[in-house]
Amino acid sequence: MNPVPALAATGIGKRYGRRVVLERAELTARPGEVTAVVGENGSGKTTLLRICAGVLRPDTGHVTRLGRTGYCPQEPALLERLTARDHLVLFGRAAGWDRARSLADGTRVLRAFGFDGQDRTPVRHLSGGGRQKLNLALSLLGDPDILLLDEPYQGFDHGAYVDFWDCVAAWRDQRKTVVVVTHLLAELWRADQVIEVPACSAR
Ligand SMILES: Nc1ncnc2c1ncn2[C@@H]1O[C@H](COP(=O)(O)OP(=O)(O)OP(=O)(O)O)[C@@H](O)[C@H]1O
Repeated sequence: MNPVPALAATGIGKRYGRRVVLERAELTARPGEVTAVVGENGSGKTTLLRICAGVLRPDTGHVTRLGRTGYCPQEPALLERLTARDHLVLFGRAAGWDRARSLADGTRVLRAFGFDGQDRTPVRHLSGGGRQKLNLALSLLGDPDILLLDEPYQGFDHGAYVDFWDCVAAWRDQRKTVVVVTHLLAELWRADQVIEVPACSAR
């Protein structure tokens, strides 16, 4: 086991108003490791992942990340009038890549999931699965070391779903740190560790 975690979230607490969602939550993940985050609806998995990604500030605790981070949110954050290619260029630029590399690598990922994404269709007219494939491809731009994926396969057809888990295995082989929020308990054998976020009522 690699002794140095790429991601360490310790003592994480978060409340929305008077509602406590996370209390002393912990998540430590290492390179070459797949972590599954499970728990009931509303238990705080997305909240924990957003805190790990640095897009939400915890009330208590802290997060350290060693390496570039790719975050695939549960709800795709897309600009509805732009095309898939526009998104690849825009998000690629934010990840430090030029246009050519963003289009080449992003298109390769989209095609790996059976989505071409090359026409001029604005994303508001894409299918749910197409939007989600783009959402996942965007999180991979910049070749991140840490992948934080929040139910990234929602709306995927069966082939793309199988391809997704094959990708997870490949990312592990590439020594990436992969964290997947999932409700699919049948896939937990693919994970090196499973972290359960307890529901509020259990606290
Ligand atoms: N911005 C917010 N303001 C107020 N409450 C919120 C906010 N975001 C999330 N919540 C609440 O916090 C709780 C945890 O939400 P979260 O999305 O983290 O759960 P989850 O475990 O990911 O759920 P699911 O399995 O349904 O995706 C829920 O009760 C949700 O309604």
